[in-house]
Amino acid sequence: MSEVSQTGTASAAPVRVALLGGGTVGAAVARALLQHPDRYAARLGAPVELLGVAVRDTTRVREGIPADLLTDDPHALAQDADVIVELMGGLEPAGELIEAALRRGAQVVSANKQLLTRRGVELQALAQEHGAGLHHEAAVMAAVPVLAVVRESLAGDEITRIRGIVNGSTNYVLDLVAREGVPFADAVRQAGELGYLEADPTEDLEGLDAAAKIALLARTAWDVPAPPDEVDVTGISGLTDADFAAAAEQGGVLKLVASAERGADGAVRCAVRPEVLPAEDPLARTRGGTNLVELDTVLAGPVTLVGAGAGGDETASAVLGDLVRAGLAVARR
Ligand SMILES: NC(=O)C1=CN([C@@H]2O[C@H](COP(=O)(O)OP(=O)(O)OC[C@H]3O[C@@H](n4cnc5c(N)ncnc54)[C@H](O)[C@@H]3O)[C@@H](O)[C@H]2O)C=CC1
Ligand SMILES: N[C@@H](CC=O)C(=O)O
Repeated sequence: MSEVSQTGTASAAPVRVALLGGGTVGAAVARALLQHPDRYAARLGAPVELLGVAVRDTTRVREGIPADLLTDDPHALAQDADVIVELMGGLEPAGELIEAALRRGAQVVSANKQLLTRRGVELQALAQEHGAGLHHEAAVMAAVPVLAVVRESLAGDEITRIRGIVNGSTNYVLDLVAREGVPFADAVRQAGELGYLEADPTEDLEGLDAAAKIALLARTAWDVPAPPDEVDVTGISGLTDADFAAAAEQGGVLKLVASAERGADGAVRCAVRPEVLPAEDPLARTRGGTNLVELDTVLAGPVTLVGAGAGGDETASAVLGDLVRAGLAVARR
């Protein structure tokens, strides 16, 4: 039987959360949970208990996170949690940790687009089979709730085409080089300092991160396999000063554009490539780490979503939204 706490929130058994990863995004999630316990208790109707934060280096000081919460053993941390929040990145050990959690009926939140685009269908099936949950809004366009809109809000409509800027770091780099004349390598370094780049920055620069995201969007929109390896990808690492100069001469703007379209034959084609866009195109006006996506639909016409596409706090917003959904599923049991 739950009691009413001082904050007026019904206090029930705590929702036990294991945070796997304490880097750019994980640290922002931990800080939010530790600094605003009443906010999450009120939304869940139960307190959140942060069991620990798994990191590679437990000796590094992480602002706002008590050292005694840090562990370098994600498997031990995850085994008794009601919710695991996977923010480590990479295919393994993230994959085996998520799989084990789903098999025992736990709720899982992940922002790991590379893993989800490769194993998302299998992992969702596993979640369903075991009465578990797999939530991954932050995996595409970080703070912008595009998966929820495609999956839920537009479920009664038909999406015909998706086109957008879905990678924050490369947009930041292209913007800085084109508008401020910053050398390409310096712009990449700055994107890293802002926490926008993947642990392996070639994922961003070679277009692989954007490819994973457009594949996830296509799968969500059309319920097709959309393997990331079938996306036609060109990144931005091959762009030269001459390419930027040529774009400016035409009055255009270089952008890394991701697109997905379903043809009359039902086949879905996804592409990621640099394009010179006319200055008045909404994608051309998308600045810094911002992402923008246009969803063309049969009934609603064009629907545009825009917002922060990378960064610790920005991505934490989407992760925490999923954590509330996951926590509610636990609290309802
Ligand atoms: N940084 C961003 O703007 C966004 C990141 N994401 C995704 O969120 C996830 C996390 O990204 P970031 O926080 O930027 O990465 P990060 O590299 O800053 O942090 C990764 C964390 O995981 C820990 N870790 C990795 N492998 C480990 C292991 N085997 N054992 C223990 N700890 C381990 C690291 O020590 C570190 O604390 C990735 O999947 C990324 O693609 C998604 C949207 C935006
Ligand atoms: N590296 C990614 C981070 C968010 O997904 C990006 O630059 O968009």
